[in-house]
Amino acid sequence: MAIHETAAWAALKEHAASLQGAHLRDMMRDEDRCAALTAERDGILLDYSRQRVTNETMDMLFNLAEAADLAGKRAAMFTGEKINNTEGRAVMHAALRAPREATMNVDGKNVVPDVHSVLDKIEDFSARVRSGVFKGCTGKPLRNIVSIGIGGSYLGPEFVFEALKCEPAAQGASTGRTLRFLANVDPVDVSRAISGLNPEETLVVVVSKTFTTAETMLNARTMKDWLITSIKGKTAAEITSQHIVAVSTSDKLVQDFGVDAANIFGFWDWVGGRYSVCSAVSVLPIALHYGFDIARRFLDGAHDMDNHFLNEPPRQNIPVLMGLLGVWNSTFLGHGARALLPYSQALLRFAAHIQQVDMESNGKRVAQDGSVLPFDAGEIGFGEPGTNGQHSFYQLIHQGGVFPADFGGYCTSQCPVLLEGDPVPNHEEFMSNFFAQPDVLAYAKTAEELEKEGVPEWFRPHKVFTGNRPSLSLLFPKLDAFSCGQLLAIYEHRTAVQGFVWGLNSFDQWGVELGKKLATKVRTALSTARTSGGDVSEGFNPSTSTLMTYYLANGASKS
Ligand SMILES: O=P(O)(O)OC[C@H]1O[C@H](O)[C@H](O)[C@@H](O)[C@@H]1O
Repeated sequence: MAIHETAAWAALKEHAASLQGAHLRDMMRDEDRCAALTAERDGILLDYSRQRVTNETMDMLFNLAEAADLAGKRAAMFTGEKINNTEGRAVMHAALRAPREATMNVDGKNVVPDVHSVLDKIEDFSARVRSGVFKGCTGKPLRNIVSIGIGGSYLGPEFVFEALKCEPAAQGASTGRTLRFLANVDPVDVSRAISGLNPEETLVVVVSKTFTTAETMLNARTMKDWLITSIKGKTAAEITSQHIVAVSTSDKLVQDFGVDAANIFGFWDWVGGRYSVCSAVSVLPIALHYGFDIARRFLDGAHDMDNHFLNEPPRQNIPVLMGLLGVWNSTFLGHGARALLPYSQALLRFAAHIQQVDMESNGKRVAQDGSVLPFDAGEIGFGEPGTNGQHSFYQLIHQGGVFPADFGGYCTSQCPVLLEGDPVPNHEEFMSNFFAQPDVLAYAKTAEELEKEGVPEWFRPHKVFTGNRPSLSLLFPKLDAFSCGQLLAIYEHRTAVQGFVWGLNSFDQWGVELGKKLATKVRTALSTARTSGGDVSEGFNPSTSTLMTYYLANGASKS
């Protein structure tokens, strides 16, 4: 039975209607309710009392999870069943962070030894590069890393890199080194990536699961060309083998590109691109920059959260709770977007990564069996670290449409500062906003209150806050490699929970394919027009032809 046909679904629809008049300001007065709507793991506190839910709502959401066989689907994921049915693949990113002694089977084979053999290889290689045993071809140590990749081969590694940049242990381990990312096929991104770098001290890591992605391949060729033309007195083969390594599932294509077979770091088709953060995709660049121990701590944190997700009952299970609340807000309350608001500047690329994890996974219109979903699945995710966002789009989330918000914060700072004479450390000033903003969203400011404050009548409507805007707060002890792994896994599993409940396949991405095909057609037409002077009116609609003709006529094609 499809999920929307179950009694649990119908009950929630009715319940949502009955809660329409309920206001968070009143709900927040019930202390027992607020205390019940929390969960804790390893010092991570989830407070979801500012969601528009009662204890009854939560029970009904747990019933929905049962009707959707959430526990069965989760078990199928962890036991290597081919739950990505359109690609015939298992979904086993949890195996990437499993301890050496674990057993996780795909097609009857334990994949954990393969995972650890790649991790051992990364540990060895990163140690040799960092100690200067593996050098550039002119004998210089390789202290700059440029990691080329896009989508899942870029966003996660950059999120982890930024999260740890000012973490004391990681910062100390990366002194004198640089790690940059090159993702966009815009040549400006190449220029930004190589600016100020000495090619003789630069190691390029080409990251592509398929090793066919057009953007990555062009950037890889461009970087190879930069290395070969800048390093004098060495052959192209010598330069390539000492300055380019790769992370991919395709050994053959990587070797055809000229990378030494010894310098290929593999992963497997049971790892989806956007779920590949714990594979060599980020473990290699992170280990090269911060050292392997930091990368291992990150994996341990993700594994810790895998255990929590797999074993904890729903009411204490952070990813399950967050996933069910996502379904509640979007499907039953009609809020189609969600703000990601980490109160941590180190998480400046968190929202960008979670956008891909969530929107590429659950942005679907059909169920796993191909039937059209009679409801909108997937949500728009957007966000910025606080407090910057407060001076930008928060106006809209306070007085415009309703967007449920995820607030994230840390009890301690990576970089504590207390100015002489200031009453509170800078981190506390910062975190005061983390505590204040959810209440501003939840509670209202009424016209009557404004009247009592003496606000003139004409002005009152502008200052009214309707409140009743849901949010949740995730409070961590600190941001280090371990908790960064936990954070990643919370959001990966939250996305899976929503997809499991909606009954769709969160692990394919057919929507991306058509755009790639059309871009290839345009590229061929532009190149033909430029080289043999043809026009671009054939094969495209009048609007696209006009744009392409204008583009060719105005010189951009020459540069
Ligand atoms: O790692 P690659 O094979 O180069 O793929 C990079 C990206 O390509 C596409 O955009 C997919 O939709 C992403 O999920 C993937 O991460």
